[in-house]
Amino acid sequence: MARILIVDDDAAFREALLETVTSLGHDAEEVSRGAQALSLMKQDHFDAVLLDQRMPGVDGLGVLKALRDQGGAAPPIIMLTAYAGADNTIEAMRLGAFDHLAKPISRDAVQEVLTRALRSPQPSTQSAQHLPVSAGLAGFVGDSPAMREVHKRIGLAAASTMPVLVLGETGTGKEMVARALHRHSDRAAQPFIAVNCSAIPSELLESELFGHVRGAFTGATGDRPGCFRAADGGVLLLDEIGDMALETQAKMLRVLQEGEVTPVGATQPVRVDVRVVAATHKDLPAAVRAGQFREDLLWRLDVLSIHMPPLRERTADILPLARYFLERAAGSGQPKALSHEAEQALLAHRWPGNVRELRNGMERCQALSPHPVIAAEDLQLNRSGPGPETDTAGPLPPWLGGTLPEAVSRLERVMIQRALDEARGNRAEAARLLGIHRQLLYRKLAAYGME
Ligand SMILES: Nc1ncnc2c1ncn2[C@@H]1O[C@H](COP(=O)(O)OP(=O)(O)OP(=O)(O)O)[C@@H](O)[C@H]1O
Repeated sequence: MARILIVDDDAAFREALLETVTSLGHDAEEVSRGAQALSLMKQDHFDAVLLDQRMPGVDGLGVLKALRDQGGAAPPIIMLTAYAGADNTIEAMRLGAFDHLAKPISRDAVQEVLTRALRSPQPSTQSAQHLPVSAGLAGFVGDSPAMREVHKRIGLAAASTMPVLVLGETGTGKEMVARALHRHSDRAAQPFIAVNCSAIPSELLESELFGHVRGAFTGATGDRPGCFRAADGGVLLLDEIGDMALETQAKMLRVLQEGEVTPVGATQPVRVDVRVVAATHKDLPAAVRAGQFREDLLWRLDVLSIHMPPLRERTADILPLARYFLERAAGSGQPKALSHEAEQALLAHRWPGNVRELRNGMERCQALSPHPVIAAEDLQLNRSGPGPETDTAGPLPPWLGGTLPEAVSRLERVMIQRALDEARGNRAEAARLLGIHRQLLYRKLAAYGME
């Protein structure tokens, strides 16, 4: 028999929980306010706490923070909420909650979580004083069970300083995870830098990462700090790390071990304090077996891993994401609605390109579909690639209607907007992604009133 504290301002819910906990053979105490819980926990010992998140006065997160600030051992705290979102889940786990459950909660779920909590109590003595209140995570959409687990892992990772490895197919949201981790960590006020290791030729990657000194190689006309020093104090995302050359991997390993970088052409290393998040869609153990990835680097990186499930394995997220992307693409205008058939088609699709594919499809529909309600055929989900676009035998899809210049300008606007989003507003990068000169992009932005 364990002693359990129940904290909830909803009397009916509290009573029901009390009954469940008692029927499971435990001794339970109940209070309705966070402040009462804190003072009771000072006087009395509890083996676990079931804590509501939203309460008047000191809320659930407030209780967690106060316990951290007091220091000393705290019992495992299970947060309960009717409003489970990415933000509060990550924040609760970061502050040391044992688990975060969405209401309503079945008797089985209470039993299961208490069994786990009582088996492995997690007294945490870490002080939260250095942890700032994190910024909101607008845009992290989806609360399927699989994504709830991801939010919890992000929260756990945000509370530590170890490297994080984010695994998952292309377009599942690995970079979003890295950004969420940064925003919820105590490095939120410091830089977040992302490098795509597969997009940069390997001979340039070392200079990009570690910097170089003037004259290090032909064309090195000045010193360059490199991404590690640019991210000093903050977080560095090494995207597609599975594509990094073996030689660069050896240098990466040294940086992680020593906490210092040696710029190309320099003799003296420079100390850096960078939290590394590595991401890849590759099977790294298989790459190790094939001799393409260093085993010791994998060991260093794979301390805390977060697996992003493919979209087809979290169908509950598909429609909320689709509506979100339509709204975002509509800006201040009216977002298009999805017909029932379109919704069914979205749910049945395999999504090889995951969330990115869904985003691109919704942006295209919002911009190009001629109807206020999107029909299943507007989605063009049976297209596997650019091939069928060139099929001239059938009738033209509606968005190709009108004159050729009209259709071309619709397409240009969508592609330019997508490149700008991808480049986070950096026009030079957007021009590079589009494969056109920067000057030409500026002219098009002006012509389309997209400045
Ligand atoms: N849960 C989500 N909510 C809202 N937008 C999302 C979500 N997941 C992914 N996205 C969006 O989908 C696109 C792809 O996400 P992201 O770049 O993070 O994927 P990735 O796994 O890093 O892709 P790659 O492997 O190709 O680098 C981005 O525009 C991102 O904003």
